[in-house]
Amino acid sequence: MGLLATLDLHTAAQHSLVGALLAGIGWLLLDYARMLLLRRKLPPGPWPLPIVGNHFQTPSVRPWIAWEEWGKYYNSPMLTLWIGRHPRIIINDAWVASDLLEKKADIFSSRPHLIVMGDAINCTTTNQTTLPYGDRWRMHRKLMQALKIMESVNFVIPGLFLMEAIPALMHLPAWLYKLPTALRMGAAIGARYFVMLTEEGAQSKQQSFAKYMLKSQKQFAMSDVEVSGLMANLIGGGVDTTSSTMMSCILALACFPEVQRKAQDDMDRVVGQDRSPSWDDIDHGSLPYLTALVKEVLRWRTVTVLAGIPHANTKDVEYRGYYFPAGTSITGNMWAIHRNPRDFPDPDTFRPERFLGGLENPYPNSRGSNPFGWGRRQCSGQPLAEQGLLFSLGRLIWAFNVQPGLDDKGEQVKLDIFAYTESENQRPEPFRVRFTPRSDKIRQLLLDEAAEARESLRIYDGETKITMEDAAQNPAMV
Ligand code: HEM
Repeated sequence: MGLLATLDLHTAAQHSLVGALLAGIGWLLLDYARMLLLRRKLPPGPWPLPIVGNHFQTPSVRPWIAWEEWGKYYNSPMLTLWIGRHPRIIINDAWVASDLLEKKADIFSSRPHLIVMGDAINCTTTNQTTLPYGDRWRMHRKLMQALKIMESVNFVIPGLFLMEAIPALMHLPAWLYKLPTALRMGAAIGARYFVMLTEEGAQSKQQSFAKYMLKSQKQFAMSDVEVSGLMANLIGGGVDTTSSTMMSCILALACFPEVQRKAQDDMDRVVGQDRSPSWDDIDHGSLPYLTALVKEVLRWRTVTVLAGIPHANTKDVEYRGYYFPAGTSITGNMWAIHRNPRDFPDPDTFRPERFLGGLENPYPNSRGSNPFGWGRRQCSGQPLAEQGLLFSLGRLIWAFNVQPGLDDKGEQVKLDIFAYTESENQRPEPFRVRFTPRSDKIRQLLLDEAAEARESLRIYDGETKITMEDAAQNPAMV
């Protein structure tokens, strides 16, 4: 009798195992059928596999170059790439991007559900950059505007992380898969670190964004993680983007000496060499060549080569015979958009004339390019970034002749305008250049102004006492 009962139990267990396996296979087939049916309504792209989509077809290094090529292969301004079971639309064309992200901004201003840059680091509902379109996002954006004015950015490269394709991996224990736990813990420590820095900064006598932020935290009932996100975005969103753009400009000045000469002629005409350029020179539009030069560098090597974080639509949309269900991820491929020879002939030549005295070629917006993204989700640091670039690059061009550096034999090195890092915040690989003051008078002015600046900035002297170790004692979880 006992033996029969054991046999029965075994058979029942086997039956439920087979049942679960069949159910699993059934679900897999149904889901794959759903993907393939939806695929017929979407722009062209490589054939996806069940569950992992196109994960293994996506190059892990500078995929934006491959997508530009795929666009040519499929002869389409839009591509579909499957990130796991979900489609991601890659737009390679300024006019299509504008039709969707600018003209339909009321629908295309949300963010898709992100795993690595969202759920895995507790960011989905706490950071302005990833928050879905709505009141909470509006409040974060308003707080950033008080300024008047992405290296975790590689997290946004579609297809780079298997976890993006298979979100369930996020819940695996650390002994089986370290990444999710490491991301979560890193984010929680980083969040506490920024909160502590904000609290420390708010103790200074001067009025500051940190003081404003802590006051706003109470007023808008924000969590510590939200405050840390807003503060960290200033650095994550602002520092690398601006400095990489300056590096690209220095590379361009060294490689295109005639552009440098024209910009300096403009400076000599308006500013001369007896004083350095002031904010008034720049703000009053009296240096049009410089303004066009800054626009050109933001186009020529757009730092946010995949336009930051993808957009998503909040409603189903039909466009050019395709169908985008609500929540579809849309990525603008700036590499392809800003190098399209139809809009920017001879695109790798650095030529500010494209933007001088109006646009040389038609473009869907009056600016003539989209380095800061599209529509309502456009970069909230744009004014600050543009002012910083105009001012620092303007002064650099006024002060120095920038030339390729010399090698060990004293010969001028040959610079490569395509030697860029793999980061989604693209910046040139290290390169050699020489900065020579344009005259003795300028050299002396620079030294005097540097000494003066040193004195005026002395009120900000001092070092933070906060360390990551302090933050690790009390990580900020949502
Ligand atoms: C050269 C400099 C910069 C470039 C090229 C740049 C580019 C971008 C791009 C392409 C986006 C995504 C826009 C979209 O989704 O359509 C973005 C978003 C953002 N940027 Fe910038 N950015 C720069 C500097 C800055 C600075 C200085 C700050 C902060 C002070 C900043 C803060 C942000 C924030 C918070 C967002 C998210 C906006 C949102 O989702 O509501 N950026 N940026």
